[in-house]
Amino acid sequence: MSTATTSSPSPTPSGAANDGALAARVTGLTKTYGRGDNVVHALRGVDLQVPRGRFTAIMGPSGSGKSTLMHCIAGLDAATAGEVEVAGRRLTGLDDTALTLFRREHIGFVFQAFNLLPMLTAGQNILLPLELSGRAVDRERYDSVVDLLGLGDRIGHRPSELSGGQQQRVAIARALVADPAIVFADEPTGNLDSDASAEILGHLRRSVHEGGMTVVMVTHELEAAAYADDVVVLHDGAITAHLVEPDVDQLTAALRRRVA
Ligand SMILES: Nc1ncnc2c1ncn2[C@@H]1O[C@H](COP(=O)(O)OP(=O)(O)OP(=O)(O)O)[C@@H](O)[C@H]1O
Repeated sequence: MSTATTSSPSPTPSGAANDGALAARVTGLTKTYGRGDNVVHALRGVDLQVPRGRFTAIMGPSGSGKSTLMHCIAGLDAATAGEVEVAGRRLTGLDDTALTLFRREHIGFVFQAFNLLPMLTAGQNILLPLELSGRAVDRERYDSVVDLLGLGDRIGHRPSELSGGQQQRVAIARALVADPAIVFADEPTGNLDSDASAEILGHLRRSVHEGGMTVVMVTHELEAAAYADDVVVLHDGAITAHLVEPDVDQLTAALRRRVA
């Protein structure tokens, strides 16, 4: 469905939320690799607000800075300059230990590779991060996440007995079970065929609209981005469009367009 659309560089889609409803906020984010003749400006002063309870896609061509932006917001990489705040906590300046603890408590990750342990069942894989970090398992939460991802009849199977789409559903359940403030999905359908991709994108949407989660997905695929509520388009390390519920035609136009 396509409704309102904003297409000029803008930190927040129209109608977006006030501070209390933000899952993340970045201000003036700059990331520079190398120096001198080899300098690469991966991010050039990005401002972005990620509203809670929405599905946001970060889209752009290869090398536009999508992964760098996600890694900086998620505390996996330090920016050269600028501020990052997630779930009301300022991450800028935290040391590695504090960042690791923060990520464990508040952030979920889904990657292109499912990263499941082959000797464990789906259920054991879902619970492993909680158990490794010594946190209590909330059985109600576990049951509702398994139900949301439609994994009830697969929970005792090992990854080798599951399809790619089912394995990715297990990985999403593992990311959701600790009830994180924000889930980052990095090209989550990159290893899947088109049917399984559609299924996974549908599950990510349900995680937001029925499960109350906040999801930020990095993708270079228009069809994948079209599942999101908000789409941020990057070119050469800068946001060139911020679209609300765009269709594929609007995304195609935004991907072609560059700011001067
Ligand atoms: N460790 C690094 N050292 C030097 N340059 C880097 C490094 N990591 C990324 N870059 C450069 O920063 C820019 C942005 O890279 P980034 O991986 O964020 O882009 P992307 O949009 O995620 O690309 P892709 O879709 O191909 O994964 C690119 O020019 C890339 O070559």
